[in-house]
Amino acid sequence: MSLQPTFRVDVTKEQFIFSAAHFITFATDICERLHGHNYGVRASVEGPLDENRYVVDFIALRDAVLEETQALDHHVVLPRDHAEIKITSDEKETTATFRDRRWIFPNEDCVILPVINTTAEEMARVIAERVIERTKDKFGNAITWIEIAVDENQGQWGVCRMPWPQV
Ligand SMILES: Nc1nc2c(c(=O)[nH]1)N=C([C@H](O)[C@H](O)COP(=O)(O)OP(=O)(O)OP(=O)(O)O)CN2
Repeated sequence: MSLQPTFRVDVTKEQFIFSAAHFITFATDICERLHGHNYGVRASVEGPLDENRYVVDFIALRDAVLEETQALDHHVVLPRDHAEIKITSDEKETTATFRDRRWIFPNEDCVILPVINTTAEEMARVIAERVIERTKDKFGNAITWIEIAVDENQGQWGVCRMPWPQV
């Protein structure tokens, strides 16, 4: 049996670092105080080599990730799908509540993500889905998977690896 090599590109750039505020719940009853992180991101894509002998162009992957990290930079990141953190917005402000606690932010300071909890893992999933949307036409069907890793605190990574959609 001949062993075939596999190929992957990894892109992690200082430019990907984004500063965002969030709070999560854990152990059912504990809701963190609002706090911030300088999040880091690494993006990896695996697949065969193309005619350039690339898996994908680093630059195209970098630019797609950067669109997503810049959209989060200097925002409060809130969960859309949490059972107890309720998010409502009017024309000016976004209000988050958890039981008897309440946080009010200007709308333009908030990004509401389709997640249950704004953990590094969930943020990695959302970035992965959005990078796929941005690049799937360009990268084509040969890619096998994408992995996005989000670093919350200099070495605490949440990682989401997902199969590349075949269309
Ligand atoms: N698997 C995961 N575990 C934890 C996550 C996560 O996203 N995925 N997130 C948290 C909290 O957000 C927590 O705030 C992590 O922040 P950190 O600053 O690292 O926590 P500390 O309070 O210990 O930080 P100091 O370095 O002491 O300031 C927890 N777990």
